[in-house]
Amino acid sequence: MNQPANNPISNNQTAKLALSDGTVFTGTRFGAEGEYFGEVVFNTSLTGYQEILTDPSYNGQIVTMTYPLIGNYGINADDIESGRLSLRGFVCKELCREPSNFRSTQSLDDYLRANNVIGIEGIDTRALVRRIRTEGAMTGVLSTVDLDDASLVAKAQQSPDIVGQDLIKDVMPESAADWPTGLHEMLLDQVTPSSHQSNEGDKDFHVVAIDYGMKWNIPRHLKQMGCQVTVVPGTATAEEVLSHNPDGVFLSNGPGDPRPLDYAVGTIRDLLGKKPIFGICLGHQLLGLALGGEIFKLKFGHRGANQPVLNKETGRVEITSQNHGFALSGETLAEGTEVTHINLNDQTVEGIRHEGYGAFGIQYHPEASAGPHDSHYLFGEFRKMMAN
Ligand SMILES: NC(=O)CC[C@H](N)C(=O)O
Repeated sequence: MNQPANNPISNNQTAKLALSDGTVFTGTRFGAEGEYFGEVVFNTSLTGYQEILTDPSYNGQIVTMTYPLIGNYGINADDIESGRLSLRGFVCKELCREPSNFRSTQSLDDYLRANNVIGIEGIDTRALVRRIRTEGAMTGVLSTVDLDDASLVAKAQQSPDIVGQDLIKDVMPESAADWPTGLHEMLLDQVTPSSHQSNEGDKDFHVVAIDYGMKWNIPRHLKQMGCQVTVVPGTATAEEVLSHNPDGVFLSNGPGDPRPLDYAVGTIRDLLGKKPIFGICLGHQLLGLALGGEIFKLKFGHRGANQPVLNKETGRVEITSQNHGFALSGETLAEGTEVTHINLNDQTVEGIRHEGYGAFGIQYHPEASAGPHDSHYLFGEFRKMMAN
């Protein structure tokens, strides 16, 4: 192999993934070397691996791609959803080592190595996904340094569970800042007048986005529809949020279990009824908790770009991009909260609204990136809410 002299790698090309149920997969290493534990999950998207790698919501997780060939269009400077890779490992059936795309500047192998993420290829990802679907998502260890099966399984069993951990503190910004840019020009033809063009005159709304590990395509969408966007850390209090005098408050996606995040729920509770609120994914779950709801863990989660969701109001089915392992129960929500969207695979709650407070939450990703654009209209709904 032709490696630069300042980035030596050992000759060890073997990597192992051990699950807490005792299953061990042996494959070929790519990317970095080392050892990490995480919750092992799978994503069914055919493309979008770069957006997945940079989605901060994967903090604490080892992500398996079900599509069998990954890396074929390389890595580019535009398709990133945050400034770093927060996931704990990346698993695929076959890594493409010769990417071909006019935008590609780097191979996936080099990108993972540069960002200290271990990749494993050449394992039976169908068997792994069947295991996760049957047993549920579980903790695993991915290693290139310890190749002893019994030792790895013991480590997987001793590693902490994702439930009950605060994982947003690792990925949120430290201070407030203005968001600078709209959507990438390649995405502009996807933007429809109803979702992004203001019909409320020339008013520029000011949105404060509470960032729990926000995917960048969300503030890009808000900016694209003419909003000024101020991003504040996920620890912000209601007082700090209101000090910016916003027209609306956005609650971002983010990693892990929403239940330990009392401080975030408290802030949202203090904001209810004071400003229009729109939450996506973790933001939706936190809004649900603030409205008296309960969170439960899904057996293996929804991760992919092909999840069917029914909009109960219009009867329209949207194909959506998703990444979540927890969900809001529809049973215990405060009076006045209605369930607006339902997942058609398992009937779980995908959207809620409290008309009186002017607040709504969506469990999936209307910003797509990567994924279908069926749900862009939700940004327009937020704008309408701010106009009223
Ligand atoms: N993408 C997200 O915001 C994920 C929400 C939450 N961490 C979950 O897994 O359910």
